[in-house]
Amino acid sequence: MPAHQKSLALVAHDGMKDALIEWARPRVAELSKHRLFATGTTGGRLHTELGLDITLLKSGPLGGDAQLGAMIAEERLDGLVFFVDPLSALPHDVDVKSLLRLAILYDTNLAVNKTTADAVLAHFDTPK
Ligand SMILES: O=C(CO)COP(=O)(O)O
Repeated sequence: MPAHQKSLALVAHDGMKDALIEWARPRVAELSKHRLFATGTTGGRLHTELGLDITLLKSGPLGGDAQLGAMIAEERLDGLVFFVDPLSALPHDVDVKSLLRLAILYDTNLAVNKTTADAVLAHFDTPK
């Protein structure tokens, strides 16, 4: 993996998937510099609609959030862009909470909306 390349996960709840796609659309070239992962449905759309090369995990409610949490705990994920739906209750809320808790615990670059997603990408681009 080139030194500047990061591993980045992209996830959005159903009510936020359009917002994630529209955020990602003008950033395809920038996103493509990184090693991308996504939960199943989110990643399927990012691949089909934007052509992003992306490793698909399970769908969030079927364990995809837990897979990402495990990657964070194993320090295999540099960043998480997670467009959480602030207006809907979710049956797998415990998984969502667990993923966010692990991202906080491991000091992972974490974005939950367009503005913070841009901040994570900009941070990845900043040479250390
Ligand atoms: O539910 C999710 C995150 O909690 C996202 O999963 P999908 O990308 O499979 O819809």
